Amino acid sequence: MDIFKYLEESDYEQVVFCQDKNSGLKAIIAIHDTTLGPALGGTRMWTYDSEEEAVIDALRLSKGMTYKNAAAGLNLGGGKTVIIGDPKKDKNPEMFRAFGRYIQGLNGRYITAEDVGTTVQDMDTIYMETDYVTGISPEFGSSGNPSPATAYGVYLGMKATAKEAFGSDSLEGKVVAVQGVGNVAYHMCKHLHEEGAKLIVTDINKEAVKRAMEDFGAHAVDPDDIYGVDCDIYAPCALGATINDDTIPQLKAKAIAGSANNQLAEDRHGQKLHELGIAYAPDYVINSGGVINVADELNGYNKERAYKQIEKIYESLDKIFEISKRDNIPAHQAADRMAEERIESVSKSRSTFLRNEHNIISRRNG
Ligand SMILES: NC(=O)C1=CN([C@@H]2O[C@H](COP(=O)(O)OP(=O)(O)OC[C@H]3O[C@@H](n4cnc5c(N)ncnc54)[C@H](O)[C@@H]3O)[C@@H](O)[C@H]2O)C=CC1
Ligand SMILES: CC(C)CC(=O)C(=O)O
Repeated sequence: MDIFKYLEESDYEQVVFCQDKNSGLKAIIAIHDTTLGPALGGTRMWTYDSEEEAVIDALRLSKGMTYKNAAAGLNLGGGKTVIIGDPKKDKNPEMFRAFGRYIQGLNGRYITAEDVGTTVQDMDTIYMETDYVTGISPEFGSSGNPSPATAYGVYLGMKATAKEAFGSDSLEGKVVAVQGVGNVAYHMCKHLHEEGAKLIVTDINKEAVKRAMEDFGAHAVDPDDIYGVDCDIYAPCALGATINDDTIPQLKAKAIAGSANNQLAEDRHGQKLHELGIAYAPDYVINSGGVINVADELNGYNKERAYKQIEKIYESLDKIFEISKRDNIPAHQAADRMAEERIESVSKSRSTFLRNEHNIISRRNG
């Protein structure tokens, strides 16, 4: 992999490789951009096929966080970590303590939280070593697991997307095909079920499927069959890149709204959805509820305040669909434009010299 060429293309700030032989920690912290503030983004633990695949995932996810945090109106930059390993077999407390020390070493440039494969308990372990961690237990005055907040945002965003696709934001009677019924999608399905939507679900984890069938009367299909099922809305809630050359021709849905990060395999797939008239809720906008919730901890967590901000996801998507129609551009491009304008306006503001203990004037005066 030509790493510096890759970093240069999207102007990444920093990549940190973290290794601890004792605990087996192999992690990559990627910081994409800190124009708006410290980089906040979760830690994913996953069994990657190669180290290169892990590095690329960390980089792509951290860039997504830059756009997510900017579009959500947060004064935070974008970063993300991946830990290489099987979260079911390879975890130990020493691993998360060692990782916490690496985060502390970044002195606040990166703040972490949960993602796929990590839990509140893991964040509590990191908290033993550093304050730069969110999504820790409510006992510490914190917001806990971000998944219900993410799910609430995805549910509201799905309503806004339904309004765009069907002319009404009611989900009653709508058939929603859900790919991956893990932490976020379980809570999302609860909202959908309560509103009277019909659920078709799939997951590689049979227990997760069983729970959705029992709790929400969901109908189950095999993982490869989810794209082609007869449905109104496709909700990708597992991993990324599921909107691609193979899957788009199979889709019967008129709307796509789900929690997964990096849903489009490539930007041109967003263009294709636009041409086909499929309403697509840009992933980093619709799934920003979790980061909004954990970011609120930085001001002393207040659930009511955080959830009010999550509710703005509906309006943001309204605005994105409006720009998309007005300028005849795909929704993901309209979202990118919104995020980039915010970052650019801050980066262009005057950078006045401020004295601090490290700079030349301070050293000179002792
Ligand atoms: N947890 C959160 O608050 C947030 C999560 N996200 C994103 O949402 C997605 C889901 O996150 P979580 O629910 O936290 O993760 P999770 O690990 O609890 O759920 C993912 C589910 O997808 C299933 N899965 C994996 N590959 C699959 C495949 N090929 N076909 C069908 N099912 C498959 C897994 O078995 C698991 O049940 C991820 O992309 C994550 O990055 C985004 C924002 C916040
Ligand atoms: C899980 C969130 C709290 C942060 C994050 O990493 C994300 O939104 O993808």
